[in-house]
Amino acid sequence: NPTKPSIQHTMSSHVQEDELAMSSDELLQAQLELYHHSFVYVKSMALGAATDLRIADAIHLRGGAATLSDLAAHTGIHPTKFSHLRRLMRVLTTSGIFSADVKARGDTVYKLTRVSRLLVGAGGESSRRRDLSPMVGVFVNPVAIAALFSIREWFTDENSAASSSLFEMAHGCTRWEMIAKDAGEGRVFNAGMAADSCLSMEILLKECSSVFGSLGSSLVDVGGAHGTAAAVVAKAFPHVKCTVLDLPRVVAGAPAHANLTFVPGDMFEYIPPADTVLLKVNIQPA
Ligand SMILES: C[S@@+](CC[C@H](N)C(=O)[O-])C[C@H]1O[C@@H](n2cnc3c(N)ncnc32)[C@H](O)[C@@H]1O
Repeated sequence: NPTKPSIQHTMSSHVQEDELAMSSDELLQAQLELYHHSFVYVKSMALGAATDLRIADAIHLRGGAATLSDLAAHTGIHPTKFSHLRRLMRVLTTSGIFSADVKARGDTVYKLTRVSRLLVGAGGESSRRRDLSPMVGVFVNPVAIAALFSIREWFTDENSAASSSLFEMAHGCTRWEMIAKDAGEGRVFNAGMAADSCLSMEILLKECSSVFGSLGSSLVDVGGAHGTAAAVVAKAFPHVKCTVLDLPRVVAGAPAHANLTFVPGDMFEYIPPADTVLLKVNIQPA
């Protein structure tokens, strides 16, 4: 009888309802958590905005402590947005990117944390070498984020080639092809990679010096972009002949380095021979 539910169907409905049962407290807590997860991108967007507005520089240039008025003056925000700057700083302080001290008169003073120390580009050479702001620009990037909206299609679409990446599915080209077409994207990406290499190589040389003792007399940095990592090796170990292999259009835009040889090419076709091969962050984005 099609109008009468089968015993099996009735039982499975009961089982499912039991599984979904929650008290009012649990429902409210679950709702809160769900909304929290849905809005988590606000933290990353706030970080992107703080990086673009150079808020870490504003704090650093004021001796490590700045009021909201200081930040407003430094960033040049429109006066009507003052209270919104306070809200932005609230997101950033609850995320641990900045810290906030409330003074006796009720003024809030913002300070750097270990995270935002890596967003300082103003001041001396040492802070500039650790400035990862350009890398935030690579991560919190409309092109990279837009690709993530295609996750469901990427998993389910029959027309999506098995080998194509999420990025290709979303944009119809690889990230490298997009960078080749769009000079602005290329600048953002290469600046990010250079910033990452400055910081990482400083730590590698300091903490893993034994690895560099056995480099031999030559090194090739495969996918070495503009040669930032290889330049650090060449400076620290002048006897090592350093070569950088990257795609022709990347090599064409690389600044001249006296101690580096650039080879344009495709790593899947040819890698210049060397005693040591360096592969740093050779990931396929998204
Ligand atoms: C994620 S970046 C890493 C850059 C650098 N190793 C670093 O850590 O800063 C990857 C690099 O690989 C290069 N690349 C991608 N495909 C390549 C290929 N087939 N042959 C050579 N280089 C390639 C890109 O142009 C880019 O510079």
